[in-house]
Amino acid sequence: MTTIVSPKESLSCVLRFEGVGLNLRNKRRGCSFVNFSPGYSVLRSEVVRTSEEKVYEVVLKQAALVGEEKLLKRRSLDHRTEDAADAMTNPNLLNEAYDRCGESKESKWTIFIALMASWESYMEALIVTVRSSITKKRNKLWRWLIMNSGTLLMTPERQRAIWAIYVWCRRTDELVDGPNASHITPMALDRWEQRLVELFEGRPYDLYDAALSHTVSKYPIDIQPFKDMIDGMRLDLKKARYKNFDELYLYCYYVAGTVGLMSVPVMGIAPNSKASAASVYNAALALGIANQLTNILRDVGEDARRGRIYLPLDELQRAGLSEEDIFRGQVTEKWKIFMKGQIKRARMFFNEAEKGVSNLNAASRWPVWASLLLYRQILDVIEANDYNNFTKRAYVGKAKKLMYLPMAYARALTIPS
Ligand SMILES: CC(C)=CCC/C(C)=C/CC/C(C)=C/CC/C(C)=C/[C@@H]1[C@@H](COP(=O)(O)OP(=O)(O)O)[C@]1(C)CC/C=C(\C)CC/C=C(\C)CCC=C(C)C
Repeated sequence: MTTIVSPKESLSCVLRFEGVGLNLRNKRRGCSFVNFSPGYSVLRSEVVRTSEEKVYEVVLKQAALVGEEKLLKRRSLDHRTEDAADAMTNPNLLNEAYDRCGESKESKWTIFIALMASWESYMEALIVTVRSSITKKRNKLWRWLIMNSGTLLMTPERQRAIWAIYVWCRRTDELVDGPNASHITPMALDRWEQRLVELFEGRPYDLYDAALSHTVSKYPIDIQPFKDMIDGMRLDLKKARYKNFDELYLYCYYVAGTVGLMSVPVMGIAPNSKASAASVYNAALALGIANQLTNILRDVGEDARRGRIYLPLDELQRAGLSEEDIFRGQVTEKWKIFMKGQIKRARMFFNEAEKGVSNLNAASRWPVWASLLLYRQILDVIEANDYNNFTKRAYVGKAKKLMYLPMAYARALTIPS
């Protein structure tokens, strides 16, 4: 076993169990650490910086912005579309910009938004959900949950800020995963990044950008996680294999951990929380990573059919599996053992995330708990499907999802530790 010491504030350290291929994040207790040097790890006397450490620097930078309200005020006379420029000065247009972000939700979920508006209508929602789950095929309830009931209790300002972030993330993701993905070049991503820089400087390109431009001027949100998400899309254009978990971790940070870092400044940290901002951001990062790892495990078959494998190749190899095994898609004993290890790791990230939720502002906890509990369920379903994630999509039924809402609500009442 090799021990790597990371400079985390929590004094956590990463244990790499080479035989199992798992990275376990434990408290210092129990770690026989080799050396300690801020920002670096020492692995067999050779200095290496793990992805986790690089990402943690971003976490610390974001956490340091909490309470700093001076990021704002990036204005310029230059503009791209008249509407977008006007939105920066005209409150009506700005409202329209935010409304447009809100409208981008999938219409099939709107019924739930209305029904979930109060506890009294909960049972009604349940009945409609059960009924519709019988008649409709695959759904994206979780997205609805995050984006609708998810923001139900937040102040309208925070809700719309989350919407603006969501829409930017979705548009970014669609560049490489949407209908025009085959036409996307690295240059297009460069232009998208340039547009991002400009919206952070108060020069939005369109109304969606105007909403985000306003959001980033109101909350202590840094541009780095947004740039990093675009880097994740760049990676997706050129990379279809991940040598080890370190590479995969970085990818997960880019495409999902960043979402956590973007959201916390809007959700806010509870005023009575004793936790450091860094630990809350770290939990947010962990939730993004956990969600993405879960997403990957759910979509193994689907990704393989696109020629992609988002699994650590070295761990596959140690489990006696090859790329061909993934493309063949047969659930063997080796596959089950491999999957058990992957699921265990994803759950560890969920556990890490749990530590931070009760330190968020009270109004933001319910949606976050809900998304955590629901997304984590997918892992249970993969197990229930006897690890067949090649041809069976792990799917959490709507009724079950709705039943988790009160549980999430109860957890949201927990006071910050
Ligand atoms: C209330 C709440 C949870 C708010 C977050 C809302 C938000 C801004 C979401 C953006 C999601 C998005 C569109 C990301 C783009 C990249 C992407 C697609 C990532 C994958 C999501 C899965 O989406 P889906 O199931 O639709 O997948 P397919 O497109 O079908 O493949 C991801 C797996 C990432 C999702 C990651 C998060 C939502 C981060 C959650 C973390 C927080 C909100 C921080 C919480 C704070 C603490 C302290 C724990």
